[in-house]
Amino acid sequence: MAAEMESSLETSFSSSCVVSGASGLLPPARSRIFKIIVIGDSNVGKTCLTYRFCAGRFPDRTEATIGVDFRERAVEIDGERIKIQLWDTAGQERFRKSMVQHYYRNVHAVVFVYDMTNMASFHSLPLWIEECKQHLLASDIPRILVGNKCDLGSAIQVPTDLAQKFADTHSMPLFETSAKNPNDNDHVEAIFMTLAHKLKSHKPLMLSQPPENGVVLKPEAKPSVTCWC
Ligand SMILES: Nc1nc2c(ncn2[C@@H]2O[C@H](COP(=O)(O)OP(=O)(O)OP(=O)(O)O)[C@@H](O)[C@H]2O)c(=O)[nH]1
Ligand SMILES: [Mg+2]
Repeated sequence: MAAEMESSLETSFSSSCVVSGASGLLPPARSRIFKIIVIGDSNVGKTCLTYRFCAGRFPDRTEATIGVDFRERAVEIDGERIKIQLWDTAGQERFRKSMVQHYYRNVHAVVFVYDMTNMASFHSLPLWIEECKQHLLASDIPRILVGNKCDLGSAIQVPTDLAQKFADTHSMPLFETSAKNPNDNDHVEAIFMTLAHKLKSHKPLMLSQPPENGVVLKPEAKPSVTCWC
């Protein structure tokens, strides 16, 4: 499954047919794909956040992700059709091992997630950042930090100022949100759409010199550091 997804990502373009009323079938429209990986400890809500963005609601129930799940949503940004492809990765080490090298190939952006009610998940963030480094993820691809479960008010353990310091240290914008709170729908939407806008303006999909076996995607410019929280 991951290999299939990757082969379509080699060029980061996909085709889809568009039917127009009177004139019939138009030529296939090509749309760029942004591959975004979502990582963090088990139980922080990666599956719920990605499901919320792609399906528009909180899932009825979730189980620990095994390997990786893919969710995709087509959006239009400044008149361009773009597919946002979210790779919802497993937080549990035993469910990651066989898949981990697939996560990091041709990644355009990373979303680090912690659970605001679980300090341990916040303390794990340096390990997730280190994993990205070990997999030779370019240091200039956009990354964001998401504190999830802000609906659980009194159970919150990770203060915003602590998270903000960490985000600043690592040049990431911080978002605190809830995949569950019905009122936060716009917020979850805004997080991924902001990232997509950033990717689009960041021009991360410039094609570099043709390699021997496929197309390499080369980031062009460093992302600006902005705090949107
Ligand atoms: N209250 C609350 N619960 C949430 C929220 N997001 C997720 N949960 C709950 O947290 C638990 C874990 O959510 P998942 O999305 O499965 O967590 P995950 O990070 O994908 O976990 P792994 O797949 O094991 O890595 C589930 O019981 C969810 O219902 C949220 O925003 N608020
Ligand atoms: Mg999951």
